[in-house]
Amino acid sequence: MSLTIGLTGGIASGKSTVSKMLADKGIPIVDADIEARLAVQKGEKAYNDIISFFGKAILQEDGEIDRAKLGGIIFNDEEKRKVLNSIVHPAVRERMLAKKAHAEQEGAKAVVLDIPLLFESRLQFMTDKILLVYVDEDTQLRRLMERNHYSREEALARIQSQMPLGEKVGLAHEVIDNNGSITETEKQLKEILARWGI
Ligand SMILES: CC(C)(COP(=O)(O)OP(=O)(O)OC[C@H]1O[C@@H](n2cnc3c(N)ncnc32)[C@H](O)[C@@H]1O)[C@@H](O)C(=O)NCCC(=O)NCCS
Ligand SMILES: Nc1ncnc2c1ncn2[C@@H]1O[C@H](COP(=O)(O)OP(=O)(O)OP(=O)(O)O)[C@@H](O)[C@H]1O
Repeated sequence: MSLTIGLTGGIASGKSTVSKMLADKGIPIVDADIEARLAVQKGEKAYNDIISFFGKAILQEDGEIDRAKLGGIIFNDEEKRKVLNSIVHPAVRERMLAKKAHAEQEGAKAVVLDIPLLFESRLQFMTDKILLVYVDEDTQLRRLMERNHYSREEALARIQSQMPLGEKVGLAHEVIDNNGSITETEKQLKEILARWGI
């Protein structure tokens, strides 16, 4: 039996940093952000549904979706965000479950599902254990602004479109405090994996 680990957190809380550490241990990672990108490529059903609702103005010259433009709309409009989620999320779930099944067939003893909106989308049922990567609000805002070159307003709009990280803490089986150094984060991860027998 393979253990399915739901890796979650908030935007820029450090999920990719932790998932890279898990990948270095040979554990297969299924990343919701990657699957969401693939699901909205030209030719996919979700691509057509997005254009039907948001119009051709959200396309780039090459016909692919202009992610910055679409992000500018949905992170400032909850109703439109819900519509986008209802178009994209079913396709993402399907893709993730297929990749997870494939990893299990290959004999993986654990599989990581990296899902930023795991609690918001109530996807706990897809996992056996949930690992939350936590940072405080100031660190999250600072790291997001630095990484994406967002203004304070752009970064806050994205953070506020998600369940506050403080609320997610009580919903996870284990929490990594990622406010400190990468070494401190790695140490916490090692201890958690040992508790889970991995
Ligand atoms: C709006 C889009 C085009 C912006 O693309 P962009 O390349 O700028 O960001 P990217 O996809 O890399 O997402 C970055 C982070 O934003 C956050 N985020 C993305 N979508 C959402 C959302 N609908 N609600 C809340 N937070 C979100 C996540 O923390 C994610 O890790 C894109 O995020 C998207 O299609 N979102 C809808 C699908 C979705 O919910 N993806 C998240 C995981 S399933
Ligand atoms: N412990 C740390 N110390 C310093 N910087 C860090 C630490 N952890 C992560 N970072 C930096 O913070 C930023 C966000 O981290 P990361 O990309 O891993 O977050 P994420 O949760 O995967 O984000 P998203 O959901 O937006 O993809 C990155 O620039 C990363 O290099």
